[in-house]
Amino acid sequence: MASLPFELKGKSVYVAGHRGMVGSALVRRLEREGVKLVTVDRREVDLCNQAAVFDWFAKMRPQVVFLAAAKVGGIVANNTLRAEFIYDNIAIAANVIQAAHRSGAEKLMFFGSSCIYPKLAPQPLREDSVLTGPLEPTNEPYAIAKIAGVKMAEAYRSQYGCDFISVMPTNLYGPGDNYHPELSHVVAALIRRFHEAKVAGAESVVVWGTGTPRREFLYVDDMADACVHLMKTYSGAELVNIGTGEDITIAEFARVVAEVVGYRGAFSFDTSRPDGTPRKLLDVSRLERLGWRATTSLEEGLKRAYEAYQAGTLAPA
Ligand SMILES: NC(=O)C1=CN([C@@H]2O[C@H](COP(=O)(O)OP(=O)(O)OC[C@H]3O[C@@H](n4cnc5c(N)ncnc54)[C@H](OP(=O)(O)O)[C@@H]3O)[C@@H](O)[C@H]2O)C=CC1
Ligand SMILES: C[C@H]1O[C@H](OP(=O)(O)OP(=O)(O)OC[C@H]2O[C@@H](n3cnc4c(=O)[nH]c(N)nc43)[C@H](O)[C@@H]2O)[C@@H](O)[C@@H](O)C1=O
Repeated sequence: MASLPFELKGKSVYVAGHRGMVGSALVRRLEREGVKLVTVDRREVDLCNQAAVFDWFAKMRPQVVFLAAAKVGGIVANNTLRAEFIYDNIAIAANVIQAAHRSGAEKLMFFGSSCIYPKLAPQPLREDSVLTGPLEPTNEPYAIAKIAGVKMAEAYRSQYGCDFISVMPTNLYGPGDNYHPELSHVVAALIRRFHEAKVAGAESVVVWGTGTPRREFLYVDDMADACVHLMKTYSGAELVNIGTGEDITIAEFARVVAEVVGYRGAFSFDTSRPDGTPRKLLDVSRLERLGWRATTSLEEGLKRAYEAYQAGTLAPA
């Protein structure tokens, strides 16, 4: 078990999922750490393919692993692609955690999600509330897969002494997000929908659900900074929530996005769409005791996310 602070400088660091929103933010953040960054494209190594993962790890033997790769999506993606979400995310967790152990990785960070907590657990959500009640049905397959990953990291620490840690991020947004109209999370979905409505001069825009659920939103570059901080300063079996400690109703959030995008029209609520869990505010006291807190405000983060979206949509296809 490495001592703390854990030194990243000069180490081979593998970011699994390096092209994704979190993975690409980790790559940006690690640039100033003096690491030997290791990545591999999905077409070369499908992390659901155990033999390919084992062979690659035996060859590359990364010293540090950020396991950000996963099948990820918003509430409708989770609720419709249920088999894909449970299979892919269990397979990725099992293959990479086992391969990291077999190849002697010094440290690994597993990425859970705030949706692993029970639907009606007391808020703000404490790390020790995991498995204390029924999950939110719309993302239960994904949550079960994430809980399995968390329990694997814990078990490998217990049996083999692996320094594998797990973090529980809240809802994330920022550059590199998934803007698919049906499969995305709420932040990317509303940025795109309000932008398109502004450009088209639409008089009204649809927001899903009742607008009453509350969500917490963390800008992805803050998330990456928190992950690097925890990789250096934390070692233990307990989960660590990563969030801002503040939440907002979806209706209020939609008004903030409309303001940032410059959409001046009305919006209506499509209650045929699922609300999901009523609230998901994380208790971030453990994270603060470990010396980190978020610095990017929701308005500033949304401005940067919108700029990145516009740059992406205006770039040649
Ligand atoms: N976004 C959010 O709000 C939250 C995310 N998280 C967690 O953070 C992590 C990153 O999420 P995020 O960046 O948003 O997701 P993205 O979908 O943006 O990125 C996921 C990455 O995983 C890769 N990937 C998926 N399946 C495979 C596979 N079979 N083999 C190899 N690579 C694969 C994708 O590769 P490719 O691009 O080539 O398809 C992609 O680069 C995940 O573990 C997620 O559960 C937790 C809480 C909230
Ligand atoms: C990070 C977390 O993300 C997922 O959980 P979620 O937070 O419920 O996901 P979401 O961002 O898709 O929705 C948040 C809220 O927003 C409302 N909402 C309004 N309008 C749109 C809309 O246009 N799209 C979407 N997706 N939601 C909308 C929507 O009705 C809901 O009330 C988990 O599956 C899981 O992946 C997970 O861990």
